Amino acid sequence: YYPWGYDGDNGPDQWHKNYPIAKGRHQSPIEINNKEVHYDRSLLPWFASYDPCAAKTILNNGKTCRVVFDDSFDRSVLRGGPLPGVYRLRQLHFHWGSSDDHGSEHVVNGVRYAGELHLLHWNPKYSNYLDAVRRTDGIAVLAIFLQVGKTPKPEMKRILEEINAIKTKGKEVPFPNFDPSILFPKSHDYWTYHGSFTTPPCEECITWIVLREPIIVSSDQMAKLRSLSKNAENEPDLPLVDNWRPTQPRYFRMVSASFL
Ligand SMILES: C[C@@H](CNC(=O)c1ccc(S(N)(=O)=O)cc1)Cn1ccc2ccccc21
Ligand SMILES: [Zn+2]
Repeated sequence: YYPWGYDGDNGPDQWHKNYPIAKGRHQSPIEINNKEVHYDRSLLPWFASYDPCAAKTILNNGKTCRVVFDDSFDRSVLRGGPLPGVYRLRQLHFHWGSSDDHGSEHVVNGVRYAGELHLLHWNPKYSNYLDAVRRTDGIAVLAIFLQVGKTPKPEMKRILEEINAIKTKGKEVPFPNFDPSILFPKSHDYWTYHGSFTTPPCEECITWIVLREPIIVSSDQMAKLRSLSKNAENEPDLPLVDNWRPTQPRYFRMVSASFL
């Protein structure tokens, strides 16, 4: 397992040296441009049915803030949309910038958002998560943009209240009784395409479902995420910011839209 990061010598442009798939033809994130998107009226709406009691802990792994869920059975699942069946919710995490004008991974018609929330689900037809990671239909990630605005979504408060308890890398605290679908925007309109993890090992196993409507967060809430550190407790303080991968070439992939 090789160390990787977001800056300097182990940044995104170097990942391919230890993770050759990073230079593959189905990498994420990508630019989503209206002119190149194909409206697919056969796309179904997607549905999330999450059990709030499946939420377990919230942690800082030095790369992001992650909430972990019990995925030992079909307890919290995503279905419909482009998916062939149910996919189990395993974790959610965020990507953000060093200021409000950037931080998202996907870019829509040239617009970078302040951040991006990823809800990661895996296909239970495979025996476990790491097996699903090696399959093109193994993983489904629901991506939701974070846009800075005046009337922030109160539901984000619960996650951000825990930030102080997981300030440094390796910190993990209980995070019980949380249904992440309260974070969803009103509209379920989405784009979908086949891509990869946006971090090493960059496996091309993801059906991306990117929501068109961002959720509104406050500048203070983004600052809260930026107060996380990527170092461990007894190390010099290094702010955990700009944990986003630049957009990758789309090559011959079609991005489908569920809306006109
Ligand atoms: C899947 C990795 C762990 N990474 C992830 O689970 C993961 C999840 C979501 C995203 S995103 N941002 O695309 O939603 C990215 C990464 C474990 N793992 C398995 C093999 C392996 C080899 C080297 C390093 C780590 C390895
Ligand atoms: Zn992510």
